[in-house]
Amino acid sequence: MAAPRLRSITDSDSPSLKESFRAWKSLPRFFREIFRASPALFSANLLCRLLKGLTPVVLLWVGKLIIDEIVRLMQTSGLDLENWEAMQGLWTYVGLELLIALVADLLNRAVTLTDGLLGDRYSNDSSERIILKTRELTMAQLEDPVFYDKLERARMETNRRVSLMSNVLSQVESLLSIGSLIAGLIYFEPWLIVLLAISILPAFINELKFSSDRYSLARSWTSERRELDYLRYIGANNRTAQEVKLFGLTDFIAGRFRKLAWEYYKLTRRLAIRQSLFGALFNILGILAYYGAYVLIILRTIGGVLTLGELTFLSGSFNRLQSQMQMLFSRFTRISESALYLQDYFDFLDLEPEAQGTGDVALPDKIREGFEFRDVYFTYPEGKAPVLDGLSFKLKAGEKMAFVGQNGAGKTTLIKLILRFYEPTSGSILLDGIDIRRFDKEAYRARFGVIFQDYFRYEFTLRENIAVGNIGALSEEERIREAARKSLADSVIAEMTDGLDQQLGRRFARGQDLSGGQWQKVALARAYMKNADVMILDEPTASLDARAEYEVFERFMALTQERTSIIISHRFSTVRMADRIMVLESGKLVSLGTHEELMEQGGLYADLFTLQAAGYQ
Ligand SMILES: Nc1ncnc2c1ncn2[C@@H]1O[C@H](COP(=O)(O)OP(=O)(O)OP(=O)(O)O)[C@@H](O)[C@H]1O
Repeated sequence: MAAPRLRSITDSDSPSLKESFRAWKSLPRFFREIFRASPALFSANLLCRLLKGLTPVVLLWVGKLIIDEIVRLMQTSGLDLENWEAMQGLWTYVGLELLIALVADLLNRAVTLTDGLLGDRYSNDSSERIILKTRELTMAQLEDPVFYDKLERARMETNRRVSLMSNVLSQVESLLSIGSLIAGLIYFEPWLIVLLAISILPAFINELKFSSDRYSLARSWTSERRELDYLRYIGANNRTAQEVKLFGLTDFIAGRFRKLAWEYYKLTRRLAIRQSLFGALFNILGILAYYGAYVLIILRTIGGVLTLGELTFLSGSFNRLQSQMQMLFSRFTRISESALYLQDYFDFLDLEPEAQGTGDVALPDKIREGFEFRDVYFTYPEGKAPVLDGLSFKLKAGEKMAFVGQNGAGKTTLIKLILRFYEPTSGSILLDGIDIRRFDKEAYRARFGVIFQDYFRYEFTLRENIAVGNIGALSEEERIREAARKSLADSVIAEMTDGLDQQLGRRFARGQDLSGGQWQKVALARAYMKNADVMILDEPTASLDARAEYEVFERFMALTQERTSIIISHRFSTVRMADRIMVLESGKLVSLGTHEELMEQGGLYADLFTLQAAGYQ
């Protein structure tokens, strides 16, 4: 069966020529960012470029002076090397040209150097800005594919932004060169300007049109290109190698990659061929115009209107101007193209974080009553059916509650709502009688110690992997060790050659990978990194062996005696230790009570418990 094509999720409208120009509006903001990255480097770069921009006309001018001087000498005193006085002017001009050539070379190097350094600084700054911006966005925004595309484009196009920077700066330099060369043409032979325009304009319009075509193609294929990246990743990667080899997936992945890549290639090829054909056509026009100009200059020289020096100056200037303008225009289209990507970057930075509550009420210093869910409904932004379906219950301060239910019942979603990753679609969640939306989000979240079901395995050191639970305490070794003791991760530390400083994962040198259970103990330690008011453990023992699981819970119960806590687990031996158990089915509360009460009631809990208990006999 053929691999299904991913639906393209980006805007279907392709950017028009007008849009290409509109994108230029973001350039001033872009340059403000670059300037801020390093005012000194930016100013030095601009100054060097401006000076460099003047060198072509100055060099041509000095060349003209040299030739005119030679002609003058030939007509008067003759070219007598011994006659220093007569030759002095000529040698001065030659010396001057040499000096200018040397300075031009130095300026060139200075520009390359400052370009590179400034580019690095800016790229670092903008990457950091993207990371910081991501913090402001809600989970709903981050999970939305259109938002994700914006993030992806903002992140992936960092290099493009750096080349945009040097392109725009080169443009400023070129404009100065062109302005000064044109001044020379106008001074001697204004008609040449008309020929210049004829030789250049069609090629420019051609470039512009194709650039917006290229961009709209790349853009409308964003999700497919992402799929290509993904296939490249899973096809050649140490993490997937095991399954790929075992299941013999290579041909499947390579085939799917080939098919999609070929489709994309066909589209870009068509565009590239059309662009070169038109480009060649317009180039012929340019060559004809150049020779027209050349003939005009020769005729004027023969007619005695121009000197020989002026002939070389003008033909040199025309030639230079033509190539400079061609570069100016092709850079212009490259800038328009990159400016459209720049727009994506600023769009991402300007994303309005969704309303995140008012933050107008101070958090209680201690939880007194607990949490209350009042008729909470919740549907995921992209989802159709409600995942939580009219939930009402109370979690009392200091109580340990377990959530039980089959896969997909909504247990983790409930946690996400308590942690305010999502807002209820309707209904409300109260803490000590106050809607949790009214608390400052960060301060509110800081009260929780959490281990997620899909906790992340950071390829950092073991110390950092535990400290992420309270990163402010990274330097507090004793606290980290204490958290590790509580979660049984101390045994993991003991096994590592570098102890707490052991690099984890396989990506970096000296990295050591852990077993699933070891990772889980490390992740669990994060929840103990602060003296949290509320502890939430979402399947914290799924990868642990039976003895470790028992110990983890025993400790957990002892350590959190006075604390409110929520445990999600599919193991009923664990669940029964909770004060009360809430049974969820398809987002609805089925029953809530102690283990004994629920067993007595019969129903889903008693069924599941008995089923599992039977399995152990
Ligand atoms: N980010 C999301 N976007 C859309 N739907 C989601 C998202 N996360 C979960 N769901 C859906 O919500 C439902 C409940 O998922 P949830 O993770 O809360 O279940 P759970 O009870 O924790 O299940 P499990 O025992 O398997 O962990 C599922 O049908 C799932 O497909």
